[in-house]
Amino acid sequence: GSITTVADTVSSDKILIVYLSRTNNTRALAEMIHKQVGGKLVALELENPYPKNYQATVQQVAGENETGYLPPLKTKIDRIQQYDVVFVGFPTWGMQLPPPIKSFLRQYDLRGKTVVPFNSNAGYGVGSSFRTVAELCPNSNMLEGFTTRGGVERDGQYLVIKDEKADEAAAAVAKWLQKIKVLTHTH
Ligand SMILES: Cc1cc2nc3c(=O)[nH]c(=O)nc-3n(C[C@H](O)[C@H](O)[C@H](O)COP(=O)(O)O)c2cc1C
Repeated sequence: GSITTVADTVSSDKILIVYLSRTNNTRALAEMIHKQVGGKLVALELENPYPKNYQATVQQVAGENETGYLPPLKTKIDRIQQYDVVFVGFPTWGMQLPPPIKSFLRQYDLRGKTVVPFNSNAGYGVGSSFRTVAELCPNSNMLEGFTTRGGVERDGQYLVIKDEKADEAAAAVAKWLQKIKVLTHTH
């Protein structure tokens, strides 16, 4: 999968922003992107939510990554073919793409669409997650992703992208959207 930067002017109604978030950092980024480009904002929910407990979740995710298990999604996207640009947001989990995002990318055909990943993490980066997005949608045009530091749930640090951190993140998001030239017009 390749990462290219192209100028693309799209109508807001052709933009979908899908995200997974447990402690709302990635959600904060999704809302910033939504505020700047419009479109449909969708939080991915699971048929069987992960445990509340952090360590139990880490264990479960490790097992799912090992077996390639794709957790079923409760969220259904209506007529995915109406969208030209799909932003896909997620935290880094175990230095990988979270299993529910693999479920999403397996379930929906994004061929021919522009796919734009964004991420929050505890400070260790995106790991293999952006690469896995590219691998799971080989026939999409994947643009350069956005990543920023979120919380550290392990240490009881939950929503971090708020107050002045949210202002900083919004500015960084705006700069990134300009760089990848996802320009919108509203009619
Ligand atoms: C199961 C699990 C595994 C995680 N693994 C990593 C990791 O490998 N590297 C990292 O930097 N952060 C890791 N984190 C921390 C999250 O990526 C970070 O807190 C992120 O901002 C959470 O996003 P959210 O608030 O949208 O859920 C992990 C969090 C969870 C719950």
